[in-house]
Amino acid sequence: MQLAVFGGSFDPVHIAHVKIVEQALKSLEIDKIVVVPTFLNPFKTNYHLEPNTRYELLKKIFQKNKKVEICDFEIKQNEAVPSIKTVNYLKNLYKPSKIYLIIGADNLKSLEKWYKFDELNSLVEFVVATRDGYVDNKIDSYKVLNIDINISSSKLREEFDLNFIPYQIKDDIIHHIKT
Ligand SMILES: Nc1ncnc2c1ncn2[C@@H]1O[C@H](COP(=O)(O)OP(=O)(O)OP(=O)(O)O)[C@@H](O)[C@H]1O
Ligand SMILES: O=C(O)c1ccc[n+]([C@@H]2O[C@H](COP(=O)([O-])O)[C@@H](O)[C@H]2O)c1
Repeated sequence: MQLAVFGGSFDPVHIAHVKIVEQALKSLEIDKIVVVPTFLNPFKTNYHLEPNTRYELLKKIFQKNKKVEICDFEIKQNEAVPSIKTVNYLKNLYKPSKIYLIIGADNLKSLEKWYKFDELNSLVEFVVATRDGYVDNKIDSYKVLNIDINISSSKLREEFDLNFIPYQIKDDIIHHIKT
C-alpha cells in the first residue's frame, strides 16, 4: 500500500489544511493519508489549543472519509516528536511500499535542519504544498500540491475569521475562543 503522511501543529486547523488532504487524495496514488497533529513542533516553543483538542477537531472534520486517518502517536508522547520517529512508527504499522511526507512550501527553507534529515529523506518522498508568499526554487524538484489559500494558523489566531475554519468545527472554534 502507498501512504501519505501530513504532520502539523493544526493550531487551529484551517481550510488550507483540508485542501491539502483533498489534493493529496486526488493527485497522489495513495491508499491512505495519515494526518498527525504534533504535541509540539520540534522547532516551536509553545502551542495554543491543547494537543487533544487539536486532535479531536481534526477527527471531526475527516470522520466521514475512510481514507483519512487522524493519528494520536505524537500527542501521546507528551513532548516534541521529530518526524522521523513518526515515519518509522507508521512504517512499522502499515508496512507501506511508499511513504509521501507532505509539507507546506514555508518548511522548505529549514528542511535540511530537521532531525536526521538524510535518513528521513531516504525513507520518504517529500511532497510540497504551494503557499502564498513562499517562493523557493527548490520546489521544482518535488511533487507539488497547488493550494493557493492565503491563510495561516497564526493569522487566524490574530485576526479571527470564521471563513477560514472548516464548516464541521465552526461551533467548536467559537466555543474555544470564548473560553
Ligand atoms: N495556506 C497554506 N498553504 C500551503 N500549506 C500550508 C498552508 N497552511 C499550512 N500549510 C502547511 O501545512 C502544515 C501544517 O501547518 P501548520 O499547522 O503549521 O499551520 P500554519 O498555518 O503554517 O501555522 P502557523 O501560522 O502557526 O505556522 C505545514 O507543513 C504548513 O507548511
Ligand atoms: O523532524 C523535525 O526535526 C521537524 C522539525 C520541524 C518541523 N517538523 C514537522 O513539520 C510538520 C509541520 O509543522 P508545523 O508546525 O509547521 O505545522 C510537523 O509535523 C512538525 O513536527 C519536524
